[in-house]
Amino acid sequence: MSAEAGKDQAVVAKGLKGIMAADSSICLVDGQQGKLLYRGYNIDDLAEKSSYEEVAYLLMKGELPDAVQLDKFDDPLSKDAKLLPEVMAFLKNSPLDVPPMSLLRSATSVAGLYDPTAEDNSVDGAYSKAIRLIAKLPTMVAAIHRLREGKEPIDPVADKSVAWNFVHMLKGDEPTGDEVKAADLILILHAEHGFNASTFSSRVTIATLTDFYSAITAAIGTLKGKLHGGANTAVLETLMDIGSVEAVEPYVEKGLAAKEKFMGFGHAVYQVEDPRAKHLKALSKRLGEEQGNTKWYDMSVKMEELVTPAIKKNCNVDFYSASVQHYLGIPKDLFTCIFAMSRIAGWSAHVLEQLSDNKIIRPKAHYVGAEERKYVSIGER
Ligand SMILES: CC(=O)SCCNC(=O)CCNC(=O)[C@H](O)C(C)(C)COP(=O)(O)OP(=O)(O)OC[C@H]1O[C@@H](n2cnc3c(N)ncnc32)[C@H](O)[C@@H]1OP(=O)(O)O
Ligand SMILES: O=C([O-])CC(=O)C(=O)O
Repeated sequence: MSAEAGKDQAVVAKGLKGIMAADSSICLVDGQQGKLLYRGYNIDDLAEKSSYEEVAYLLMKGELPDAVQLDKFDDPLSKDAKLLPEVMAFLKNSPLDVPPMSLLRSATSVAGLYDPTAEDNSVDGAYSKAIRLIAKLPTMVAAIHRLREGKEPIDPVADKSVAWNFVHMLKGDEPTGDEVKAADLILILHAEHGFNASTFSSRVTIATLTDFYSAITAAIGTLKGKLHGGANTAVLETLMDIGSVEAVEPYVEKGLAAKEKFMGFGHAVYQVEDPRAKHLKALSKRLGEEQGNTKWYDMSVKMEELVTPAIKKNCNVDFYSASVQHYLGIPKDLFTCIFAMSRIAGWSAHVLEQLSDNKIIRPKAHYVGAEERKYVSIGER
């Protein structure tokens, strides 16, 4: 028997939980202290003081940019944001009653078909493609939204920020300063998180030396699941099912009795509060108060008060991002696409890091199947 098939005394780390799979200098997720650093910078400082463009630069290049460097970096982010006609035509000809994440995944893959440099796997080649996709994903997400609403997609405007352009392309109106600030905060908070499932997926994919678009397509497909990025949509579905603050307690009691999973709670790494959650909680409160409708925030707070002590799990980034995005008028099944158009910065940084010191990623299965047995031909079975 081969080593893989052998019944050796293996210790299996189910889900690879706790296993360190590679060195990485992009992000520290400290699960005990509830601390998150992008390239050494605390998420609290970045959330308060930086912009998504600065964060994307930091993740990809390792240092915060100065004003000149940022200007140079920003330029293609608005100029490359327009979709190729072929990609727009693909979206216009696609069924629109499918999950928007499936459309985003497929449109990303189609973009690769029309990129003549798609197969250039040098670190520089991957960097250029990363910039193009960071620029284009928000345009794809906004186009998906508008097409589903029966409206014509809107082109990005040069020299505007990713957040400004996204809100503009989504809604069609001149965005307010508060809308842009809220969108920018969401983008900063979701941009990177170590070896989470989708990032790991992108690294496994690129490590075979396939193309950049394959790695990002794999990552988008992985983020879509409701145990990962898809949880934000599932949280709003839960809140809508519950319907009122008064109905939260009986809903939670029923869920606890049935041992159901509460979406937006628990985390593979954090044993304490997810450091991103408080920023989204504060934004949810502010948006609710500004709109004179704190129902979604109040329901979320009530749920957190009841669920966390009962299951001993804190809420994660997806929990308050649901009410925030709902207050911003974003339909619930678009939430995960917005996560993806932010996380593309983190995925890109990881793809570049993987390519710069590559090793194929190939863990071993602990074989628990049948012993070797004799083949019996079909007529004798
Ligand atoms: C951006 C992100 O991806 S953040 C995570 C988003 N996902 C969610 O919010 C979905 C709900 N949460 C979960 O499913 C999990 O907590 C995960 C997937 C995030 C982490 O999973 P794990 O690393 O296996 O967590 P952990 O080891 O703490 O789980 C152990 C047990 O705690 C319980 N548990 C964990 N989370 C929850 C929850 N949200 N509700 C109820 N029970 C839970 C379960 O019994 C779980 O065992 P099981 O997975 O076999 O059912
Ligand atoms: O790290 C994880 O497992 C999930 C997560 O919070 C993220 O990807 O932002």
